[in-house]
Amino acid sequence: DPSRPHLLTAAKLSPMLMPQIEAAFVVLDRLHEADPAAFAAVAPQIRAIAASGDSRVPGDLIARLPALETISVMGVGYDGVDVAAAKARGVMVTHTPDVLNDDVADLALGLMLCASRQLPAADRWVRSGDWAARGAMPLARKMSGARLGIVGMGRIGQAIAQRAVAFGMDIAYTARSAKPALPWAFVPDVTALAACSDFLVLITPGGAGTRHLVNAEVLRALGKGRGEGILVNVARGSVVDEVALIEALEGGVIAGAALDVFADEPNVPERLRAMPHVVLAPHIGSATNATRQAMADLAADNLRLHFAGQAVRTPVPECR
Ligand SMILES: O=C(O)C(=O)[C@@H](O)[C@H](O)[C@H](O)CO
Repeated sequence: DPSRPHLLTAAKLSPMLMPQIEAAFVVLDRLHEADPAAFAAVAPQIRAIAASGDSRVPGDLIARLPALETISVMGVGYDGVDVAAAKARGVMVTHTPDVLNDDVADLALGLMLCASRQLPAADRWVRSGDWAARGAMPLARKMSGARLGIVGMGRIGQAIAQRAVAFGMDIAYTARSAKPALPWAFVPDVTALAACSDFLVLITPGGAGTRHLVNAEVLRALGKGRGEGILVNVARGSVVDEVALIEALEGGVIAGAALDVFADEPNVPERLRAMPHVVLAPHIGSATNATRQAMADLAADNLRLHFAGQAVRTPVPECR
């Protein structure tokens, strides 16, 4: 059907999104990787790209698509997309914010509880028979009433803070700028925030601007010289210097960590996997049926509206 635009997928996309785009587009599923020659032949006709939050859409790919009009990301993060190159070509980039705030914030609180109360280890303590054989588990750390430092105070950061209020936590945050309308203390830099926090939760965008924002110095501040502090990352692996984190954990500089994202997903360093007190999750921040369906519907909506000549629902901030 000549009226259906050609769309390239930049990654293996959700089964909740694929049928929606297959119904409206000629879908070229990762053709640029699968068959470069066939891709070169059809490239001049490609008008759209569909991507996930952690897939790559570099400038040189955009440059090879003269008819490209829009890039729809199924994810709130879009650090894999060269937005500057897209904008320079007048290509609209959209993402799927808001619909996943609750799930990512719920997971952040869950990871804080898992790390402080050692829930995965507790589960293992029972399953292994240690409870019967060795008695009670070592005591853990209290979370309620503790000091929470949030790095990134966007929609999800605020959802995390609202949940932490219910735990009676003392909340402070750092971000590119203070948000005077919020009732929580703004701390200008991440090292100072780490120094006054028991839990440091990362929820910033990825990309060059936040690369290795959490480094050995920040981890030392979080540890306070007493092996204190728990790091929680639900942002992007790139935000943390992962080697420095591993060394801080192995050296007892900080008390623990709970991680949903990593530097080279899905490859998680053996040294991290070898530490039983560290909580690990496979990038499941938004991984619920309800939320992924909402993300897929929004990503498909943005494409449909663009090709209907109407305003897209959720352009990335740079394309507003
Ligand atoms: O929204 C994001 O930025 C995410 O990281 C997750 O919600 C997605 O799971 C991931 O992008 C895969 O689509």
